[in-house]
Amino acid sequence: MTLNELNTYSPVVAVTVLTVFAVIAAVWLGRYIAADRTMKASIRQAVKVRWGWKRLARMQGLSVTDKMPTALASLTTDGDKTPKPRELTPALKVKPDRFGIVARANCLPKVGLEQFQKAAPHLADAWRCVRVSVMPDGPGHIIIRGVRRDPLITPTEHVPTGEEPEDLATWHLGVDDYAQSVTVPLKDVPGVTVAGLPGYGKTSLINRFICDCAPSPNVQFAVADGKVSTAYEGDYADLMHRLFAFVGDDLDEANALFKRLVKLRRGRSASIKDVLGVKNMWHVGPSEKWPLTVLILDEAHTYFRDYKGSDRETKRLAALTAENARLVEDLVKKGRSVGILVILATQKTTGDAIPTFIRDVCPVGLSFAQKTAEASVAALGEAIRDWPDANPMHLQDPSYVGVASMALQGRPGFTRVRTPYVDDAHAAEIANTTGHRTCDPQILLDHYAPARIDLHKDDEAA
Ligand SMILES: Nc1ncnc2c1ncn2[C@@H]1O[C@H](COP(=O)(O)OP(=O)(O)OP(=O)(O)O)[C@@H](O)[C@H]1O
Repeated sequence: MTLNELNTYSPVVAVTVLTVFAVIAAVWLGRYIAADRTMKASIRQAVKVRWGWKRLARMQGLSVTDKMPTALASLTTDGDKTPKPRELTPALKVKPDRFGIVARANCLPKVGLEQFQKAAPHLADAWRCVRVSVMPDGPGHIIIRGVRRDPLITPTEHVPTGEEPEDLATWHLGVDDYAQSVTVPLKDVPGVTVAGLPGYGKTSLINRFICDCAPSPNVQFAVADGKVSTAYEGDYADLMHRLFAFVGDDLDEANALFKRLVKLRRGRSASIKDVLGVKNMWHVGPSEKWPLTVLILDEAHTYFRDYKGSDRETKRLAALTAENARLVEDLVKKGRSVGILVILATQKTTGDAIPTFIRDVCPVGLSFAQKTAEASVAALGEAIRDWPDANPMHLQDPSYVGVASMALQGRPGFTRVRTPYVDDAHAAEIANTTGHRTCDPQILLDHYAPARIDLHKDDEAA
């Protein structure tokens, strides 16, 4: 191609390049105009981060000098001069989201995860973020999360979709301090404890779980709410249509419910192999004929209270609460493989509120705000003392209503989670529209495996 021919094509190339840039700019502008205020701020932040990156990276020591000239530099440099060394900075791709930005970078020799993590507080200052985290993103790559707004003190609301959840084995709790989604795998989990001072979001957390699962016929709920006396008062009144059983603070009624569920547990244990062909329900997952059965004990301490006194009625109540503890222990210790999950919510998880032989076998524990260090330890274990930042004692502020601390599988230490609020009206609507999914799991068991369980015989006989 001659120089003249090249000259003829250059306007076409220039127009094409300009058009491509104009289209990209128009798409970005369109996105910016369509975005709400929060998102607009994040888009502006992402642009600033990207534009200032080279300079900032050099100032933070996140660059390397490459003294070895490239082949092109060697060829184009005059013979008596040496090519200039190149200053390399990691390539950065930035995406905005509601809380700030997510940036992906590649590592360079001597600029890796460790160097980025060291620079994180300075990046946070330069990017006007409240927090910046750096995590590996596959070999040779890292992911940087910068949050402009603190996700923990930003209340969120969850509107249940009313659609069947794809996966019943995963409980979506909320977001962590970097606005990353936090989930708990429920597969093979027999018990969950939820602790926290009154009014900090225990019930709302459980509400969300019920509302999200309710559209599926593969899960059934029973509730014992120690805060109320009748089914039509209190936090679960709106959900009544979707519960196959409900009891209030009456100890006899609660005792009868726990016995009923232990009977179910034993019936399931005896027939699981015949009905499902496996010994562990989680190997095939919950189904309509063998639904995950969730027992929720709100204000759980009501049912385990230690009654002290020598009169007849007090002695009777003391015997009843002791039996309640044994029955719930049975469900937590032996219910996992047959698809029974127990969720215990209470203000304190000290031994006087939930017997330690029940609490200590629940592998998942969350705690909303706590008043004392002892209460935090009772809720989350001794290890919380080593992670003072995540101690739920520091969540005693109205801005932390709905924030819980918990240990998560695969993450060191403790994670603080902002759980969303579920409006009572939405919960009521879900319960009304999914009420037809409610079915007593005992009826299903009797149908698929006629029961031969005698509660007076011990387990081995079952
Ligand atoms: N996740 C949340 N985000 C924002 N506000 C919340 C959240 N959860 C609860 N709240 C607010 O706190 C109030 C009390 O919440 P909730 O009933 O869940 O607390 P609780 O810990 O169960 O209290 P109690 O022990 O008295 O039952 C709610 O009415 C709501 O106004």
